[in-house]
Amino acid sequence: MATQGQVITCKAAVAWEPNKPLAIEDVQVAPPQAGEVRIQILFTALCHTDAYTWSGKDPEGLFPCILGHEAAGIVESVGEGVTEVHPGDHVIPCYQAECRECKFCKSGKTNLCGKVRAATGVGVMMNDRKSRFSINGTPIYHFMGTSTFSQYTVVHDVSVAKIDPIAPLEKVCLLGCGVPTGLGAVWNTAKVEPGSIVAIFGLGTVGLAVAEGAKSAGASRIIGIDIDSKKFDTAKNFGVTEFVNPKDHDKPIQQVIVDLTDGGVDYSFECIGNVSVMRSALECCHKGWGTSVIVGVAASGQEISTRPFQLVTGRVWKGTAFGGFKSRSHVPWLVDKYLKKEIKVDEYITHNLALAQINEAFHLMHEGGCFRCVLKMA
Ligand SMILES: NC(=O)c1ccc[n+]([C@@H]2O[C@H](COP(=O)([O-])OP(=O)(O)OC[C@H]3O[C@@H](n4cnc5c(N)ncnc54)[C@H](O)[C@@H]3O)[C@@H](O)[C@H]2O)c1
Ligand SMILES: N[C@@H](CCC(=O)N[C@@H](CSCO)C(=O)NCC(=O)O)C(=O)O
Ligand SMILES: [Zn+2]
Ligand SMILES: [Zn+2]
Repeated sequence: MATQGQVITCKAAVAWEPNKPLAIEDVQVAPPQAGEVRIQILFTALCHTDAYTWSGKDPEGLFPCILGHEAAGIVESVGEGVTEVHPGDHVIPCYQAECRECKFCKSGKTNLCGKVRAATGVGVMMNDRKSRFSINGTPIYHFMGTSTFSQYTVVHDVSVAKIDPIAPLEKVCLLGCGVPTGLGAVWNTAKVEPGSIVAIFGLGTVGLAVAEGAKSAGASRIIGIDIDSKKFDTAKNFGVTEFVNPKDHDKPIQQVIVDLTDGGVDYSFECIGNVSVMRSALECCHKGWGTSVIVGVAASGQEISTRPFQLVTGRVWKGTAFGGFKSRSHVPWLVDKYLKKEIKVDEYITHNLALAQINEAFHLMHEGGCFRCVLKMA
């Protein structure tokens, strides 16, 4: 292949500083080193975690960087020792790696992987602790080990899921983050049983995917809570059976939900990233067994609190990263489920734009009518 072993110059959206509009730049992308894979990104979606890091509130946010972590593309070239993917393979980059060898991967207790996390947390590749991105010699940090707001990116081989090439990349890019997170929060983390009463705080893409997961798990009631009532119409199509807008009530929202459910819900999910809502989500759970799962990402310096009595009396507080899915094993499985029409994906996509319109796409994200916006990279 003509580009193999060469530096590729391509377009990428660079975050030079927190909150400053992203700039479309010509970026040099170095060839993959041992254990690395260079991917041509064809489609990427925007997730609220990108906006969070861009805002400057992420303690791991480093600038300048290339954000983006929900994408799909084609392997352009691989470094020495890479055996599981080859040029031409269709892939989804995974911010949660799966090496199958580390203490985490072998524990059978978590989907977190320890192999490359220390490097991805500081925006570099593990081999030489350097970035593969630069602009005229100035290094640009990686983000979450994925950096998909670039036409080409370099990732660790343990962070690449090979998928069925018949899958439409402009759709399945969503299986890189938001949709698996919501489905997995229900199926893997909470393990919702048939007949359960479920409350979902925040009806964005992640909350809708929680609803879809809860419906398929046989939940009897799925209560959606959002301060934007416009979300309710869409949420019905994902399985939400009842809606509550906290703004319509004088009582604390946890009391409203407890009153609606004869003592509280079996499972609640916080899909916003607001620590005071996390408390409400825990406290609306039923005494003795109710479990609350934190999905939302809260800013640096934010802390959760509740009376320990809430836990003493049997409520359980949990969290989930990527819905507990092991990325390289489960992403291809999720793609197959999509191809068999067993899970929704297309329905979360409300907007399609080009890479050059990325700042507009971020504006849209903050409007109620936008769930996922997919950017075409080339
Ligand atoms: N844990 C993970 O692995 C993981 C993965 C993906 C996303 N996330 C996080 O999940 C969260 C949700 O992501 P998203 O893309 O669905 O975001 P989103 O912004 O589309 O959805 C959030 C929803 O919450 C609603 N909301 C805001 N404040 C509220 C309040 N006080 N009470 C009730 N509703 C309120 C908004 O109206 C919106 O509908 C973000 O924090 C994101 O960073 C976590
Ligand atoms: N750097 C952030 C971490 C934020 C966070 O928790 N990220 C989630 C994924 S959000 C995807 O949209 C996650 O998977 N966490 C586990 C991990 O990062 O290994 C912060 O410090 O706030
Ligand atoms: Zn995300
Ligand atoms: Zn591992």
